[in-house]
Amino acid sequence: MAGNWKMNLNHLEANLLVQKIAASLNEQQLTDVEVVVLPSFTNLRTVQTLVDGDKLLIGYGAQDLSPHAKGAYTGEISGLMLAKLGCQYVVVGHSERRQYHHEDDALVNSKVKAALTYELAPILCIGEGLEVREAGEHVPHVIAQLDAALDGLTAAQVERVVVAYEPVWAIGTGKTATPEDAQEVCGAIRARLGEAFGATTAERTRILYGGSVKATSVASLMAQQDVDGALVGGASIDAEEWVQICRFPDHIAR
Ligand SMILES: O=C[C@H](O)COP(=O)(O)O
Repeated sequence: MAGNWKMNLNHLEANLLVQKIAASLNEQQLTDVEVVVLPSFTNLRTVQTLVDGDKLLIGYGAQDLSPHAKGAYTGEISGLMLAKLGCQYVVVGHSERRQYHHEDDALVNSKVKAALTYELAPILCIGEGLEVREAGEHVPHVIAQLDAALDGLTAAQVERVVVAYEPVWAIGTGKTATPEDAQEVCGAIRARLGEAFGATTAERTRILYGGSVKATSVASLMAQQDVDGALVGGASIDAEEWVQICRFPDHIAR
C-alpha cells in the first residue's frame, strides 16, 4: 500500500501523520502488508528521522526525481540524494507530472533508469484519460506507455519496478474503476510483461491500482488476481482512512 501525499502537509503535519499510522498499525499488520508513504521532498528528512529513530516498519520514498545524477539543474532532486535519505521508492511518470509538467514517455524512461541506478524502486504510473477510455482504446494505450517506460531494461531490472495502473479519470474524482476494470488492465499489463520479459518476471513484478481508492473499495480491488496493491492519494493523508486501507486483509477476513 503506497500513500502518495502529493503536495500536502508541512513537516510538522508529516511527523504527526507518520506517528498516528505507526501507533495504529501493529507489527503483524505492518509485516503482512508493506506500507509505504510518499511525502513531498521537504518532508523526507522528517520521515526518515522518525522511521530510523523508532525503527518503524514503514517504507518511504519520493514523488519524482531528476533523470540526472547532479549538476546545474536548478530545482531538481536526484536519485542519489533520495537514496542518501534512505528512500526505497520513487514515483515516476505520475499523470499529474505528465499533464502539468509535460513529461513524455522518453523522459519517464530516463527517470525509471535513473531510479534503478540508485537502487530506488520506481513506482511507474501509467493510465488512460477519459477520452481514450470512452473510445475503448485503454488497453493498447496503457501497454504502449508500459513498453516505452521499460524500454532498454533487463528482466532483472523490471522486477524491481512497481507498475501502478491509474486511470486518469479516476484520480481525485471519487470515481473508482470497478474491480473488473482494474483487473482488465492490470491483467493486460502482466500479460505484456510476460511476453516482453518472461513469465517469471511477470509473476514477480508488482502491479498496483490507483484512483480514488478508499477503505470501502480496497478489499474488492485487492481480491482481483492481478492487483497486488494500491497507490492511494487523497485517502492516504487521512490517518484513520489510511490505516483502514492498510488493514484491508481484516476486511477480507470478515
Ligand atoms: O498517486 C495517487 C493517485 O493519483 C490517486 O489519487 P487519489 O487516490 O486521490 O485519487
